[in-house]
Amino acid sequence: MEFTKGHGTGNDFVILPDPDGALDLTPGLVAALCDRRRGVGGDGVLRVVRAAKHPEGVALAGEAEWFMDYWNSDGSFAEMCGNGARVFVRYLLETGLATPSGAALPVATRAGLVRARVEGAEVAVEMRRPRLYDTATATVGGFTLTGAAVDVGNPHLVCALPASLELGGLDLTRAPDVDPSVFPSGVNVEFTTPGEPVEGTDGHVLMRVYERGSAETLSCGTGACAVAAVALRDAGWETGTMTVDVPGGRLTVTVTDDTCWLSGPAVLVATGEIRLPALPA
Ligand SMILES: N[C@@H](CCC[C@H](N)C(=O)O)C(=O)O
Repeated sequence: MEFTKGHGTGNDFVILPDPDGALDLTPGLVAALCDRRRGVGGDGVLRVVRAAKHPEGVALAGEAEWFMDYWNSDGSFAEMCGNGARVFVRYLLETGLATPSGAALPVATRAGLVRARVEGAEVAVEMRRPRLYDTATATVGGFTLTGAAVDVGNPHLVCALPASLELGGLDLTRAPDVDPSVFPSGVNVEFTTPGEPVEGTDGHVLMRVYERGSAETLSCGTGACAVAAVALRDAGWETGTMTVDVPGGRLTVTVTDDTCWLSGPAVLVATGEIRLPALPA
């Protein structure tokens, strides 16, 4: 089985080309591929399948040729992955599965259609506008923090740290405790602290994330969108552009009246052959 490895600000993925949807991708196989010692290693898997050939993509087949079948490293799947979508588009273009054009490239996802533009080393994807819908708490390392529940296609809880807590000091080796009645399907939890002003954007936030299904990662694109939306709300603005620094690098998020653009580097680093029988059972 052929694979490519790619990442967006350190959020890394095993990319599996499967145009006709012939691959029997199971939670066990995804977890084995993502195993960092016995597999290829990754925060998740991106299966590249024609929208017409995937049951969850077929409804969008008239609008997008390709469906991003995203799975978390524990074998669960998610509605959306912002960095995944950016890396997916880089893969489509570098392999010739899609042709660069002046128009934005549509990609089908479980959360609907996203559109991408490539700007040199950066890939930007346009997703739905984040929706702030509730408040909830997360408990980490004995501290309970109140934050905003945000829907970016997938669920997020954004908690700003008080000045007494340092972002780098948080123990994210285990999942923060959250109220399962607010997040019945689990949640990605972002912790934030303000950054110094960055020229060209309206604000700057630093974040770390504990992802549903993948533990702490170096970056989360939908998480950055959720964080930007909360920062804009807190500043009293409806729209704007925020710089969001993650442990793996820098993302830029522009929230408009209807949508949200996520922009940052997306890189393919290797291509190879997987020896299926050698993967952990
Ligand atoms: N890292 C991703 C989000 C991946 C999905 C998430 N773990 C979930 O289960 O919702 C991103 O870049 O958005």
